[in-house]
Amino acid sequence: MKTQTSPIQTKIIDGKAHAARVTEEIREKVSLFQQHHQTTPGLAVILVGNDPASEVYVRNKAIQTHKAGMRSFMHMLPASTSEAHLLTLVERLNNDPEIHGILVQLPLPEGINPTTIIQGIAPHKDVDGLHATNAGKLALNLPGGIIPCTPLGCLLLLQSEIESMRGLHAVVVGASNLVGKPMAQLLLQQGCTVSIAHIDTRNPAEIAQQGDILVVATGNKELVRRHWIKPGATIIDVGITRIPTEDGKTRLVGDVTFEEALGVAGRITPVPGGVGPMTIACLLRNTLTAAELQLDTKD
Ligand SMILES: Nc1nc(=O)c2c([nH]1)NC[C@@H]1CN(c3ccc(C(=O)N[C@@H](CCC(=O)O)C(=O)O)cc3)C=[N+]21
Ligand SMILES: [Mg+2]
Repeated sequence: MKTQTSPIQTKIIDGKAHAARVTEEIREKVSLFQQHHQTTPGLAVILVGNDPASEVYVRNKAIQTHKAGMRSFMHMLPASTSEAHLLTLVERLNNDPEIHGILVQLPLPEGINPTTIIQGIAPHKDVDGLHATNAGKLALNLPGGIIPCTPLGCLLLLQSEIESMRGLHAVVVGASNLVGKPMAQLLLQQGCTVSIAHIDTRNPAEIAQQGDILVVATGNKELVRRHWIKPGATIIDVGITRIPTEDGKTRLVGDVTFEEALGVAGRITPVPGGVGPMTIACLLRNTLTAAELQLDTKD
């Protein structure tokens, strides 16, 4: 007798709705923070160069920051900006009491070493969580650190979908400092068995296929195909690539071939409307966290 496997009804995780809930939560906390400390949290965003996609993100960040009741300070610098000049701006913002969070939009133009700039941000203002102090606190599970926005957003989405991650096999595809590595640390803290597949991994599909949780952050559009997916897996798709369509317009796709995941995955985040909005919501959350940390450093 032939076994009949009925296709799974894949749940599409509504990142926009989750992000709206987080933003509302932050807005209320910001209001309380203002009442108690007579201070409004302020976020400085620095964009070097004029990449149109980056300009859209940065503007979107400013709008969301205002929505949460916080102040937003934009610094748009020309692509010709020198590393020394950028570092001077970062240092000025480090010492500015109105600024609680600093985000330097990546990637930076050639000729500016991103490590020099990121490690120049005061750790308690580093809302991207990329400073060695914050990365170290995450790895050691120490309090008082800031967790990178995208992995934090992915964690919140997973926590809202999965009661307990203890003992689950989580596979992270991509090992960047911004997403893959901190994501793996967070999943480890949740009690997952964690595998990281990366550019040199020999058979990434075989590794990915073991994941009860599959987080994909490679920037490689539609890398993950149907056979990479364990039936019933929860997929978090961090990738976002704009591709041209036949009618001369563009559309966004993730690192997962979405149509192929339907019917196999248990749940999946869409692109757009999945991880992206949560990243911005968590940036707001980190800005409030940073403002709270700065109160502690004053006492
Ligand atoms: N220092 C730094 N920190 C970052 O966190 C950072 C960065 N640099 N450089 C660029 C990437 C990219 N990124 C996104 C944030 C939100 C959406 C987002 O809101 N996406 C919408 C779609 C937006 C659209 O329509 O283009 C969505 O997925 O629904 C996307 C991408 C943060 N990044
Ligand atoms: Mg981020």
